[in-house]
Amino acid sequence: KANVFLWAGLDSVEAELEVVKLQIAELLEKQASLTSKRKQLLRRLEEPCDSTQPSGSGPAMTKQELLRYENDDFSWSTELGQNLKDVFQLSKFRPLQLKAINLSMSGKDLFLVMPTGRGKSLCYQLPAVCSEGFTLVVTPLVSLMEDQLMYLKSIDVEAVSLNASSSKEHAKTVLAEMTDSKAPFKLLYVTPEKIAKSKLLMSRLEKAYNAGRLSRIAVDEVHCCSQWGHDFRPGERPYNCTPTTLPLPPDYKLLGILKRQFPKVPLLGLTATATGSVLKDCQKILCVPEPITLTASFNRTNLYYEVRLKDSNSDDSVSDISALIKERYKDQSGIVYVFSQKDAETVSADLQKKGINASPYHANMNPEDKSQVHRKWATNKIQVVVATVAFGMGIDKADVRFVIHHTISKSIENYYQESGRAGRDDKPADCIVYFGFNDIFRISTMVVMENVGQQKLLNMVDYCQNVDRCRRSVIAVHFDEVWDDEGCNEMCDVCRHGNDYITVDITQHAKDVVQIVELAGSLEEKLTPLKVTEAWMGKGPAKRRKMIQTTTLSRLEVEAIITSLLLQGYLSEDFSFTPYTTYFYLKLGGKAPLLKNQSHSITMKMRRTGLDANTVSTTQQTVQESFRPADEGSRFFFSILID
Ligand SMILES: Nc1ncnc2c1ncn2[C@H]1C[C@H](O)[C@@H](COP(=O)(O)OP(=O)(O)OP(=O)(O)O)O1
Ligand SMILES: [Mg+2]
Ligand SMILES: [Zn+2]
Repeated sequence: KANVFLWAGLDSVEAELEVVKLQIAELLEKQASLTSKRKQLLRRLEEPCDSTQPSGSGPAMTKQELLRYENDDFSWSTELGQNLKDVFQLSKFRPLQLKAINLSMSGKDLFLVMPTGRGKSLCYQLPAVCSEGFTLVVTPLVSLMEDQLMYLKSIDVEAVSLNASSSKEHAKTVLAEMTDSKAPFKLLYVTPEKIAKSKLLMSRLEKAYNAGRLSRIAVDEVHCCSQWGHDFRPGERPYNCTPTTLPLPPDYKLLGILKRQFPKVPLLGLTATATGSVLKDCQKILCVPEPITLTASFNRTNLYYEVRLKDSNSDDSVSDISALIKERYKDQSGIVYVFSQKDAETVSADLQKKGINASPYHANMNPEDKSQVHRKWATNKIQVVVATVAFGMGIDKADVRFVIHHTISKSIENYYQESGRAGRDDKPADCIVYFGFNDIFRISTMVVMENVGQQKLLNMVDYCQNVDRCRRSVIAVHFDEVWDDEGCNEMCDVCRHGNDYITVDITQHAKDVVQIVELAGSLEEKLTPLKVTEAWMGKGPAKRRKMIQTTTLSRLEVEAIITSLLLQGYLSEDFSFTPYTTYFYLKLGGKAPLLKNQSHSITMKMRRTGLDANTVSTTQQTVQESFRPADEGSRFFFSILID
């Protein structure tokens, strides 16, 4: 008998130990996240120049000294401005372009890190046009080279290339012209192999250098120099297409010869993906003694980020979208991203019915129709494209004023890229995403096979659900950046409506939900998120209703709490495969046992106006209901912790 007693005691101690272990894990996780935050902030404080990222090393040029390079009182400034307008037909510089160009024109070696499509090429093309002699451009891909040559030809800038497919005659002419002071070309594009393998090219470069005709060296996609440049975790950056999909161009690591042979020629390394340690590596490989690193932030300050909630009971997001397009975006160009080809057809038809000039776009359309839609939209004959993510490549329309996501993206990186098609002209534009509970599981079953698919999706869900922090700062984490709330300028709904949020204690709710899932488990029953929602709202079989604690919270509130529990790890996903489809069930998460601990509490921040910001007046009531003190011993009391 005494033994039984001891066994029971042991069980209970073991259970408690399990809980303590979880608590320790939780605290360690928190410690890690805080430590990393502290590190990032300290790093920013110590930064000598104004990059927002860990720079490679560089001469300690102070912020003050660097500021000088934003001026336009250099001897070349007038010519720069003139050529920017006349040759490149651009009205003004983008952030960092002028500074980079002035530094390079001053003869400084420079690494320029800038997101894709922000205009790195101009930083060597324009100096090339304004300098004597020619600029040597090293590019990893012949196709990139050809694109640039075509573009330069269209604006009448002379440029030539040398690569494996160049004809003998062409190569001969180019090589001869390199030392000819009357040679017309301003840019010479080569692949790294040419530098590494062609002694003839090196000897001509040497001659050109001695004649003072080699004015600048640009190494595009400079991260290719470092093997670490290829070791990004998949998807760490949205535009790491080069590192993950291409083999390492091996000859990049031999490019150090350039700076060794031509030390007086300023070198400009360009990339969209490199971190501090990669740049340090590149610096060593390229033999650049003290480069200055300029890093443009991924922060798109002209974009307004907003999340709207889809009500599962009565999803009228399409009406909402059509109202936005007809009022706020009247006569303005935009994209509505949807989940599936079917959605593209139906949402587009719905918008057309409301008198909006919309067209669908998806992978299953024939190529002519696709390019016709693209063309008509690009020339403003169609106002809105209702598209799947197939609508992406080659979209470079400057005046997109809104990108609306009818369904959440599968990751923050995808969202950043898709929504980033708005406001390329640097004028204000809106990025709105409609966040629906059921969409989480639609996408989840789709990405279930991808390696870190679930985690990435949950990050996206967190972006939508979390009203604790500025939306930008949530995005920033994914680019290893820190964008503080001040940098937002109220250009996100959280910052703009900061006072409309309250933190509520959801511990008891969590216990109720966990009990429902636990009970199902003990009955060997699996519950989909919808079933859990219904059970908690008292819609299940009467027998079960008696065994659980149901709630009077609104549907949106119930969904928000379940989502939050999933994000925080009190619930987790449980997939089941049939030959035809994948099912998403909820099971207990790793943190569920913590709820057995009396002192454990969970909080969640939510909109004061209920969860539906779109209909303030009606939800005001809901909130009063749900936050009403528990007068008749109700267990559904949200205690307000912070006002
Ligand atoms: N100052 C500017 N004003 C307006 N448009 C500009 C400006 N500078 C560049 N652009 C345009 C030209 C191109 O259409 C577009 C992309 O430029 P580009 O130099 O090809 O990007 P990038 O080299 O930074 O991107 P990637 O990383 O993809 O190579 O930006
Ligand atoms: Mg480029
Ligand atoms: Zn913000």
